[in-house]
This record gives sequence, structure tokens and C-alpha cells, in this order.
Amino acid sequence: MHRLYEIMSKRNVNLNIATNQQPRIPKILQSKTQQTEVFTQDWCLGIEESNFDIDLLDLTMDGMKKDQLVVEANNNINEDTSNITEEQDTEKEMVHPVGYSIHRSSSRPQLDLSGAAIQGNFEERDPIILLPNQSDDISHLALDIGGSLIKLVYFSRHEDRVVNDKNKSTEESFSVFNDNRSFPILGGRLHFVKFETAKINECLEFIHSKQLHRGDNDNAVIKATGGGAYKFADLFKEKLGVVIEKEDEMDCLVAGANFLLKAIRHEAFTHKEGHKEFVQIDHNDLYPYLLVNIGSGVSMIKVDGDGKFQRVSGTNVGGGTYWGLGRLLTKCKSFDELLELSQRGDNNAIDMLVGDIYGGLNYSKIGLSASTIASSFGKAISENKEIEDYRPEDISLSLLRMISYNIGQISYLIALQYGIKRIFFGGFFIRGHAFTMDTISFAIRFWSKGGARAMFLRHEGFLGALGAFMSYEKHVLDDLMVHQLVERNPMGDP
Ligand SMILES: Nc1ncnc2c1ncn2[C@@H]1O[C@H](COP(=O)(O)OP(=O)(O)OP(=O)(O)O)[C@@H](O)[C@H]1O
Ligand SMILES: CC(C)(CO)[C@@H](O)C(=O)NCCC(=O)O
Repeated sequence: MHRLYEIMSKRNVNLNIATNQQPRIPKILQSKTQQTEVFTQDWCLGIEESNFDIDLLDLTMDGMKKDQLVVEANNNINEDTSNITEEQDTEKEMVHPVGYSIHRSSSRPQLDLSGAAIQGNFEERDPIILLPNQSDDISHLALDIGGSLIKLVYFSRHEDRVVNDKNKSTEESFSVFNDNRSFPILGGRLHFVKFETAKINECLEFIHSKQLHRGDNDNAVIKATGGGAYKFADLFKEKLGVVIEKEDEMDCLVAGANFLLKAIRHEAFTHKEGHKEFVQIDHNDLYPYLLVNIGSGVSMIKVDGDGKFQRVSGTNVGGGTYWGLGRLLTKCKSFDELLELSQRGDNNAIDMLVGDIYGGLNYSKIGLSASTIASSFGKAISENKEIEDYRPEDISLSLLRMISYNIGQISYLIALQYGIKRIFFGGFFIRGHAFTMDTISFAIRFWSKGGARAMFLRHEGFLGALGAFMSYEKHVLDDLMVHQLVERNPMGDP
């Protein structure tokens, strides 16, 4: 412990030392005017209609409803993740529970990612991440503005218990009292929200309605990555009066992925025949891995460490291709509608199978069964049929399969070229969709003859935004690693 203290002091890290004897003496929260959440009913409805993934707790309009939702959400969490909760409790007792906060010399509020954990059940996508040890009152918001979607990550403090108590001062509201001492309520959450880039005004309104652009000081700066950080910088200045501080997209993708893989349990999983299996990542054996980010286009990055990476390949046949071609061919109005169509599709109608060519037979000599797709969309060469003669469901499935399989196969080839066994897939194209993940996994398994495997991330689309979020403090991952030297507990799969 002494050695750890030394390391932490040198690194200026905010550390809560674990001891069973010490009383809980967290840092007193600096007095700070808390921003009020402003919601109009129209705004909330607007968001719901637009079908954005927004934290339900944030969509409530009155205190009553909010409280109810909080209770319901908490109940669900307790049921669905009881095993996680137990593990976390043990972990907390053993390590960062109580004790002194050793502060960094900087007076700037600091981000404390130690003990970060997912809130929510195992099926939930883009779940909230709890930051149980966050004591400084940070007002961080970060954006990843891509070709198709804008992703937001923002922090909110735990305040459910006290926020409705209008009689208390702000400082009281964020403190609990014990032995005449005032302690801050530790912790807060990371929220994940997305908007279509084409509807950037809705994103600006959202930020404004929650006052997320008001930073820790008057010169508000928002960290942002993705091409839109360049394209829309003036718009943010004009509409919100904030300066966009640009962070490199690849840096952010890697920082976000490393954070999730190192710090968040039950984040990475494999997918086979519709079943998800969580994977426990060994921090000492994480690198190298291939990160394949499937956004509008696809980036393939060989990751060798924190900030150590190389973008080794990419392909322009990606999520934008599926959504763009799919929209033209099926007249779908939304990406989710296109995905939903695919679930009712039968690709035999449009794909040319090995059996179609071989008179129903397998081509066993080269390992191809009759049902293997010989040529995606190959049946559409038929002169007797036009686009109207094909079902949109079948078109959507063929297209999804073609693009997913192709990305899986290219990823395998790149992994082979660099001798990498583990491939993590991110980006919003995946959308937690079982068929997409199964197809990618199949391609990797099939071509590597079982030697490599595909893994997916629950915060798949938010890697860049998370990386931008963490860039407020460049050394946060190093700090986290030091924490984890003492904080990690062995754990099994859920
Ligand atoms: N609601 C949605 N609207 C549009 N596309 C969606 C939606 N949900 C998922 N997608 C898919 O996600 C892709 C975009 O993924 P992502 O947000 O990771 O990339 P991006 O940052 O917009 O793109 P790039 O990084 O190439 O600039 C789309 O091309 C589409 O395939
Ligand atoms: C251009 C980016 C990096 C923007 O996110 C992405 O869309 C991409 O990686 N496209 C693929 C480009 C290529 O390597 O062919």
C-alpha cells in the first residue's frame, strides 16, 4: 500500500486509500451553482418521435415521474445484475471504499474512473456507466460527430435523492450529513445519446436543454472528434457559444476501446447462433488486438497499447453502404426499419447459392455446402424480374449479410497479416443486431478455421465519444491502470 501511495503521489492521482479503520472522509464539494435541467414537453416528445436512444431517466418531465422511474430502474438493476452487484460490493469493501482522498495539485476538477461499472441488465445496449468514486463536480460533455451519427457522452452527478428538496441550499443538496460534517454524495454516471448528423440542430437543442455546454468555467470548450468536429465547429460557436476542441478520431477510438476493455466488466462479448457470451479480458494479455470500427466507413486499427496503434486498413463498404443502398432498394424510412425488415427476410430469393449452380449438390471438395452463398445478389441477374419483384425483406437480408460477411472476411485477412488473434468490432452499424454479429463471427471463424475470434462491445458506437471524453485528462488511463493493480478482483463470466 505504501508503494502504491508513492506511485500515486508521483502521478498526482486522486486516490481513495482502502482501510477498514479509517472513517469516510471524502472531499467536501466545492460550492458551485448547479445547473437546472430544463425540459419542455415538446422537446421530450420531439426526441421520442425521432426514436433516439436517450436515457429514460432523462426524459422525465416532473419530479414525481422521475423518482418513480429511478426506483423502477434500480429495482430492475438489482434483479438482473445481482451477481455483479455482489462482486462489486466485495470489490468496494476490499479496495476503494473509504478513507482519505489524496488530491492532485491541480485545482481543476478531475475525472475518477476507478470502479467504473455498467448499470443495467445484460441485454441493455449503450448502458449507463456508473462512476462510483467520482468526487469532483465535473461538467464534461464530449462528442463524436461522424458521417451518419453524432454520439454524445456526458456526465451527471447522482442527485436523485436530494434534487427535489427545494428547501436545501445547493451545497446541502449535494451533501449528506454525518457527525456535523458535510460530505459530497460520491459518484455519478456517464450517459450515452446519439442523433443523426443530418439533424444536428436536434443535438444542439438537446445540449442546450440540459445545459451540457456550460463547462467548469466561463470559457466553455467541448471536446469533439470525428469529421464533424471540423465541419460543424462554427455552428457550435454560433448556436451554443462554445469552442470545439478537436481530438483525433483514431486516437479517440483507441482510447475509448482501451477504457472499455480495461475498466468495464461485461463489456466485451462473443456472439454465436444468437447467443451472447461475455468475455473477461486479461489486462496483461490484451495487446495486440485489431479494432474494426464499422461506422459509415470502416477503419481497421492494430492496437498495441495506450496511444500505441496503427490504422492498418479500412474499407468504404460499411454501415453507410448498407443504410444507403438499403434505403434506395427498399424505400425504408429509417435504419432500424431496414434492420427489422431483414429479420423477416429469406436471402435464397436473391442470393445465388452453391446449390443453385451445382444442381442442389454440395461442392464438398473445396468445403462448400449447397447452402453457401456463391454470389450475393447473384439471382438478381434474372431478366424476368425487376426490383418490384423482390421483397424488401429479402433485399435487406442479402445486403446485410453481404456487407457483414465482407467486413468479417477483410478483418480476418488483416488480422492474419499482422498475426493478431483477437478482433473487436465497434461502430453503430452493428447496432447489437444478432444476425450482423453472427455473420461477422461466422466469417472470422470460418476463414481462420477457428483460430481467431470476433468480439463485440456493448458501447459499440461510442468508442470515439468516450475517447474524446477521456481526453479532458490525457493520463486518465495510466491512472486507471495503477488503480487496477490493486482493485481488480478475479471474476468469472456472469
Ligand atoms: N439511427 C440510425 N441512423 C443512421 N444510421 C444508423 C442508425 N443506427 C445505426 N446506424 C448505422 O450506423 C452507421 C454509422 O455508425 P457510426 O455512428 O459508428 O459511424 P459515423 O461516425 O457516423 O461514421 P464515420 O466514422 O465513418 O464518419 C450508419 O452508417 C448505419 O449503418
Ligand atoms: C473516413 C473515416 C475515417 C471517417 O470516420 C471512415 O469513414 C473510414 O474509415 N472510411 C473508410 C475509408 C477507407 O479506408 O477506405
